[in-house]
Amino acid sequence: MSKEKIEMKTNGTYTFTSNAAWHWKEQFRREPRMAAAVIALSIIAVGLPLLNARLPKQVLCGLEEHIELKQLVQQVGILILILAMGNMIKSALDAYIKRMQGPFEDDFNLRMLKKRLYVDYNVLESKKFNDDAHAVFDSLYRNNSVLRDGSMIWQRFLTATAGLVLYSAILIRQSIVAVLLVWVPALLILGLKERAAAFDRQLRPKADKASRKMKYVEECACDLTGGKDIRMYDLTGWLTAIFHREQATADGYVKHWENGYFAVNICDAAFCFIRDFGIYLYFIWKIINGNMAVSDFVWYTAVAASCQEACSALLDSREKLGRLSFDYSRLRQFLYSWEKSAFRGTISEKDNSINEKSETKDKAAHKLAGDAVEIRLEHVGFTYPGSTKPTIKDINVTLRQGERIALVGLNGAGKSTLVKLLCGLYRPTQGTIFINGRPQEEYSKEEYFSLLAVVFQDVKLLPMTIAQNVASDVGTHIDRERVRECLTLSGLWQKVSSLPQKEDTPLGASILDDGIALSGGENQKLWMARALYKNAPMLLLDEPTAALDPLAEQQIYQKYMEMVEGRTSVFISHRLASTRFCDRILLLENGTIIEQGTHDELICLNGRYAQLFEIQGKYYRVNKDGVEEVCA
Ligand SMILES: Nc1ncnc2c1ncn2[C@@H]1O[C@H](COP(=O)(O)OP(=O)(O)OP(=O)(O)O)[C@@H](O)[C@H]1O
Repeated sequence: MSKEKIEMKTNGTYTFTSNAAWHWKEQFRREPRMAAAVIALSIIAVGLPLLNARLPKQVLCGLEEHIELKQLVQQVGILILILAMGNMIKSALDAYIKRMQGPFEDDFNLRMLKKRLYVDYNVLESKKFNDDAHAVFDSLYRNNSVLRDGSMIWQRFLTATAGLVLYSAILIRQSIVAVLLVWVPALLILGLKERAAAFDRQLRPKADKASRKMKYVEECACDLTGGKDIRMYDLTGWLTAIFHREQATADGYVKHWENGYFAVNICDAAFCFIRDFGIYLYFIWKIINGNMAVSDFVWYTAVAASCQEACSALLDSREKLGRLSFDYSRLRQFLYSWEKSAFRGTISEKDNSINEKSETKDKAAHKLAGDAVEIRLEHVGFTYPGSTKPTIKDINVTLRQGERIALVGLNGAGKSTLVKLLCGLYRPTQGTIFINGRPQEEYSKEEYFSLLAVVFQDVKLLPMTIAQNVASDVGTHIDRERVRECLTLSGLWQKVSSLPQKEDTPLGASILDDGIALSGGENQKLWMARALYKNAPMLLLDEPTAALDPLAEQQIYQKYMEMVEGRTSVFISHRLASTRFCDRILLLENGTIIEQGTHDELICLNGRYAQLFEIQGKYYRVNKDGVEEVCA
C-alpha cells in the first residue's frame, strides 16, 4: 500500500497535519530555500511591530529620564534604521516567496494534465474521473489559485502564531487580564469558524455537481461538432436554461456557506470591539490609579494592538488553511488515485516524462512489429460501467496470424466495443484475451499499443503537419518516403501533393494561422495512412470507408490486400459485399458471434448473414472488380 493511501483517512480525505506536511514536502522538493524564507519572513514580521511600538516608548522614556538630546536622537535613529532595513528585507522575502509560487503552481498544472493524458482510456471515459478532475480544478482556481497562495497563507499563519505567543508573553508581564481579553474571544471565534468551515465542506460537493454541469454546457458551446446541431435544431435556449439553472443552484450553495462565514465575521467584529475597548479601559484605569507610567501605557497598548492583530490574522489564516487543506485533500486524492493501469505497471509520474522526441517512440513502436499476431478470445464478456446488461457476451474465437477478419453486424451489435477490447482500451469484465498466447494484462501499455494500428470511427487529428499526423510524431525521425507511400496507398497523396507545402502543410484551421481543414473523407484517408505508417502486426479498421466516396472506397478495397499484407487484420463494415475479400467473416448480434465463415460459406448456410446480404443486395450490386455499388 502506498504511503499516500496510508495517510488517507477512511472517509477518503487527508488530515490537516498530513496536508501541511505534504505542502512543505512538495515545496521543499521544488525550492529547498522556501521554508527558510518563510521562517525568516515570519520572524521579521513578528519583530517589526514590536520595534514600531518601542519607538514612542523610547522617546517618552528619554524625555521622562531627561537624557541628552544627542543620545536620544542616536537611539531613535538606530531604531528607525533597523525598522527601515527590516521592512526592506521583509519586502524582498515577500517578493521571493510570491515569485516562487508560480513554478510551484505550474508544476501541479502539468501533473494534472499528465494525469488526464496518461490514465487508461476507460478511466478517462468514466463519470467519476471527470467529476473528480472538475472538482479539483474548481477547488484550486475558484478564487485565486490555492497553489499560488499556499505558502503565503502558511507564512501568515506562522507569523500570527509566533506574534500572538510573543506579544502575549510581553502583555502577561503587565497584566493577565489583558491577555485573557485577547484570548477568550479568539477561542470563541475559532470555534464558530470551525463550524462555518464544516458547513462549507458539506455543501461544496453539491455546488461542484452544479458547476460540472455548467462546464459541460460551456464545452458544448465551443464544440464544433455539436455546434451545427445546436444551431440547426435551435437548442441554444435549452442549453442556456440549463446553464442558468445550474448557476442559480451553485450560487445558492455558495451563498449558504458564505452566509455562515459572514455571521462569524459579524461576531468577530463585535468581540473585537469588546476586546479593544476592554483593554483600553483597563489600562486607563491602571494609569488613573498610578499603576502604570505613560510610556508603559503607550508601549503596552501598542503591544496589545499587535496582539489583537496577530489574533485576527491567526483566525483568518487558520480558516484559509482549513480551506487549503480541503482543496489539497481533493488534489492529492486525484493525483494518487486512478494509479492502477489495466496494463502491467502503474501510471506513475516517472512514466509521464515530457517526451517530444521520436527516438524512444520509434524504438518502442517497432520493437514488436514484424510478425503478425494471433489473438485468442476465451469466454470474453464486457459490461459497461453502470450498465446492467453485458454488451459483449462470452465470445470464444481465435484470429489466426495474418488472417483477414471482417466483423459485421447491425447497429449496436457490439462491434466497436469489441474493437476497443482488442485494443486494450477496455478490459473484458469476463474472460481473457491472449495475444500470441500471452494474456493481455501481462503486456505493458507501450508493448501492447505497439502491436496495433487502429482506425477508429471518430478520430481527432492534431494541429501538426500532415507528415507529423501520419507519423504521429513531432520529432525529426519521420520517414518521409514512407509517409508519401502511405498517403498514396490511402488515396490522399494526390490532394497533398497539390498543396504548396505538401506533407508539411499544417492541419487545424481553428488553431493554427496557416492550418488547413480536410473534408470528412480526406480525414479518413489520413487516418488510414497513419495506421499504415505504424506498420504494426495487427490492423483494426472500424468502418474506415464510411466517409469515402465510391471511387475512394473502391480504391481502398482494391489495395486492401497490399495494405494488410503480413498482418492480422480486423475490418468492420456495414457493406457486406465489401467483406468478400476477407478470409473469415464474423457476424455479431447482441454481443455474440452468431455465424462465422467465408462469404460463400455463410451464403450457403442461408442464415442471418445470407438474409442481411440479400436485403442489401437489393440496393447494391457488385461490379466486375468485386466491389459494391449502389443500384441505379
Ligand atoms: N460508453 C458507453 N457506455 C455505455 N454503453 C455503451 C457505451 N458505448 C456503447 N454502449 C452500448 O453498447 C452497445 C454496442 O455499441 P457499439 O458501439 O459497440 O456497437 P456497434 O456494433 O459498433 O454499432 P454501430 O454499427 O452503430 O457502430 C450500444 O447499444 C450501446 O448502448
